[in-house]
This record gives sequence, structure tokens and C-alpha cells, in this order.
Amino acid sequence: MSRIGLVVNPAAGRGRAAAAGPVVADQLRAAGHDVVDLTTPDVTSARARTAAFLQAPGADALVGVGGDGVVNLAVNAILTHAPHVPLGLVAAGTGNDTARSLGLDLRDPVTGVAHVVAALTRPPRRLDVGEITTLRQDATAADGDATPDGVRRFFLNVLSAGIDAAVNGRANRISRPRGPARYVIALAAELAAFRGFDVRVVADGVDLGDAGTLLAVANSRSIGGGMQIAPDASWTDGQFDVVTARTIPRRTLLRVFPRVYGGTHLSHPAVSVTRASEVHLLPGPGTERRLAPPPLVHADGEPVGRVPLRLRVVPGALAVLA
Ligand SMILES: Nc1ncnc2c1ncn2[C@@H]1O[C@H](COP(=O)(O)OP(=O)(O)OP(=O)(O)O)[C@@H](O)[C@H]1O
Repeated sequence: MSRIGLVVNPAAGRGRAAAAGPVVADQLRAAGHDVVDLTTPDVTSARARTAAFLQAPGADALVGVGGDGVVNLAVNAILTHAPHVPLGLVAAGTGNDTARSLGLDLRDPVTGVAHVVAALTRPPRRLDVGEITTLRQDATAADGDATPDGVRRFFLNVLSAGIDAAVNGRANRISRPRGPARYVIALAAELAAFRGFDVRVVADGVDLGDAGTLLAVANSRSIGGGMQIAPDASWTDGQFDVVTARTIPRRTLLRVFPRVYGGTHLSHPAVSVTRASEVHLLPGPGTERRLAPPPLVHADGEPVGRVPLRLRVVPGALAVLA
């Protein structure tokens, strides 16, 4: 018998996770496990309850039910408070990019929890995690800067700091419609307003220069519900795939961006992929006045702060029941 913390995000997947939560709890209990329900609709309380569960003795696993947001919450809680505790996921969000890249069932929570129960009997998979450190002196919680866990936090899937981050930020501000349509509306608005971002990337000490269009630091492959931003990224190679596209005219972007869905953008001459284990995202030189300031950086779909940021791979830092 294992003692398992269960954190359900009731808002995820427009109610799918709220419906899946009791099913997951029942199945874990039916398999003989002791389930501690940490669920609450308020994200701050959910963080606090998850932290308390992990800090107390006897936690054997944490299971998250929801989308990439609840995964990000769980990963930060584990790495901050109890890095040895494995994470199980039952996908019930909108995009589910982490679960998708892990090859988990995206539709049926019964199948999802059965997979977690089976994985509890085997050694967990070990995945690389990205560590984010804000380098701003004036970083504050209110700004979304590397909080609420302090100036250091973690991501499991992909960090976005180019047009993909701007789309994510805009989508989070749209209250209606809910679901994937928000991203389409946000994407159309960002493409219409696009003029390039004044941002620079240094990867393992090498200045990659202008990354004014696309800028993704990827541990795994997809964002936005299956867009293959970094189709060759590996969770076990100890490196990020840093996908950048230099500032390009809007009409070129309109041709390149749709290719991200299938991952074929990598063959466009404006796009590069660099493997690196430490990446600095920095403000650009500020000489091009037509460029926009860098957008709020997002990781696993959550706002995490503004440049300058340092990102490091923590190889094999997370144990996953998958
Ligand atoms: N345990 C929780 N309780 C309440 N809110 C949470 C919890 N975990 C995460 N959240 C917040 O809810 C928002 C949405 O969460 P989540 O990503 O899980 O669902 P989604 O948006 O439907 O799925 P996806 O991100 O995969 O598209 C996130 O911004 C996150 O901060």
C-alpha cells in the first residue's frame, strides 16, 4: 500500500478533471492505496496543501489530475519539498501536452489511473526538468516573476518566450470562449500585431543573437495541445532543444507559424535548433525601436516571469509513474 496525495484541478478541461477526480480516488483506493485528497479550487491553497503533504513523513507518490497547469504545480511542489516522490498524471486538461508527450491516455481517466496503479509496481521513469532563475533585481510576485516558490522554479515541458508566450499570455486573459478556441483567437490577434521582440539568447555561452519571433526552450516536444514546437526534444538527454526564429516580416511569419503544428517549421531558414544545458534569455540591445519588449515568459502554460532569466537542465530530476 502506498500513501498517495491526490491533487485535482477542478477548473481543468472545462470540468473534465472535476468529474475525473472521484473516479481516480476510488480506483486508487480500490487498488489498496491510502489516498490523501489535496484538492481545492483555489490554486494557492492547492499549492499549500500539496507542500504540506510532501513535507510530512510517509508520502509515497503525488498524483495530479488536470492539464499542464496542475502538472506544473505538482512538479514545483515535488522538486521544492520532496524530490524523491514520484509523480503520476491523469490527463483531464485542455492541451495536455505533458501527458501527450509521455504517451498517456488523453481521453479516459479510468485508463489513465489504471496506468498509474500499474506504474506504482515498477521503478519510475526519470525525466529532465528545467530550472528557472530570475535575474531581475526587482522581481516581484505580482509581476508573475518566478513565484510563488521564490526566485527559482521549475518546468517539465516547454518554456516559451517569443510569439508563443505572447499567445499564451493573451489566451489566459480571454475569459470567453473557454477551451482551445481562446488560443486561436489569441494567435490571430498576436499575428496581426506582430513586429518582433527585442530579446537575445545565450546557449551554453554562445550568443544565438536575435530570437525575435519564436523562442522556445524545450524539454519535450509540444505546446498548445499538440503543436510540435520541438519535435526532436528528449526528456532524457540532459539538454534543452532551444528553438529560435529570428525577426521575420509578418507575411513570412504567416507562412512559417502554421508549420509549427506539424513540426516542419524547423526546415525554414529563419528557424534554428540548438542543444544546450544552460540558457540565458536576455533583453535585446534595444537599438531597433520598432521591436516590441519581450513578452511575459510562460512555462508549461503558466506565467513565470520576465527576462533576464537563467534556465538550466536538472538531468533526471523527476521520477514519473508513466
Ligand atoms: N490544483 C489546482 N487547483 C486550482 N487551480 C489550479 C490547480 N492547478 C493548477 N491550477 C490553475 O488552473 C489553470 C488551468 O489548469 P490546467 O492547465 O491544469 O488545465 P487546462 O488549462 O484545462 O489544461 P492545459 O494547460 O493542458 O491546456 C492553471 O493556470 C493553473 O494555475
